[in-house]
Amino acid sequence: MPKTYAYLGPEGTFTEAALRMLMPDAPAGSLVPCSGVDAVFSAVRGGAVDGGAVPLENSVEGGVTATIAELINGDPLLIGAEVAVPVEFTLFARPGTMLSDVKRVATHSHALAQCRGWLAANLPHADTFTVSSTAAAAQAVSEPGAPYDAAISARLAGERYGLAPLVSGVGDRADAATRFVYLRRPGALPEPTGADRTSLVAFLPDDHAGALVDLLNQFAVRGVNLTRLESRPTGDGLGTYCFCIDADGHVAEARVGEALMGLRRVCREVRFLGSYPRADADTELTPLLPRGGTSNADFLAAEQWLARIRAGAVA
Ligand SMILES: O=C(O)C(=O)Cc1ccccc1
Repeated sequence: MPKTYAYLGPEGTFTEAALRMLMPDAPAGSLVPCSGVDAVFSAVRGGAVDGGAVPLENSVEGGVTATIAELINGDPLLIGAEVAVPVEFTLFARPGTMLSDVKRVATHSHALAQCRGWLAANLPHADTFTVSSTAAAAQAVSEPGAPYDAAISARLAGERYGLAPLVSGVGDRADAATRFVYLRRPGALPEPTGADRTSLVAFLPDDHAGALVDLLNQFAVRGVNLTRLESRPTGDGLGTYCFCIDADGHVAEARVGEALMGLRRVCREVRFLGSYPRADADTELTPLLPRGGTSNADFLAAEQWLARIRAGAVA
């Protein structure tokens, strides 16, 4: 059976563009639009599709709460791949609409957060509305009796729903990018590539001084670089948090594996979210080489030394 992939729909979302980058060979008809991030997770968890794409974080607005909540809770899924997509926002309306006619603007909450400055300067009296995606906003604007005058979306979405571009580049930061992840059910991990990322959620055992330092030390002492640390409420009452962590490296590498074992010892629970190739593997700025004493060979040599001295040797 041909594989199918869910994404945050409808057609024309940034997530669809990301999924097409992640699955360049996916045949037409294999991409399944879903009405929300939760619906993508359900489709993957329930086996209705082979995998799915969701937005995870944005360089301006930070984490996508709906995605992070689903990663933390419910049946665990694994991240199988990631892609970072530059996002450019365009204000679209029904053909014939003038900018001065725009009183009600709809878009996704993350898009709104990234266009606030432009809206305040150019449409200060317009009301804004958040909907499930930028393409859902464009679709809504295109329908007869639409409750909105304009949508902020990707160029593709505006065109897909027969709208006219009013203003392009309405984002406040031209360099904004969003990181999307490909979700899959648990199963064999991709082989290490030498430039991988490992994602996990760590739940502390109790509230004590230095608990977060204990957690971070598991990575620090093994030379594992962290690329993201985000605290999220567990839902078990005020002041109870878990930590969403992205680290350089693959769990098959000794230093990452040892750091995860250390975490497992000092945490109440560790939810492993996968090891997968980094989207920015070719970026020279990112330190991909382990620090001295933390390479796989260093860990192996130390393990063999321990075995020798345990057996009575002196070195
Ligand atoms: O609504 C979309 O098109 C999405 O894919 C979610 C989103 C919204 C804003 C920036 C990046 C992704």
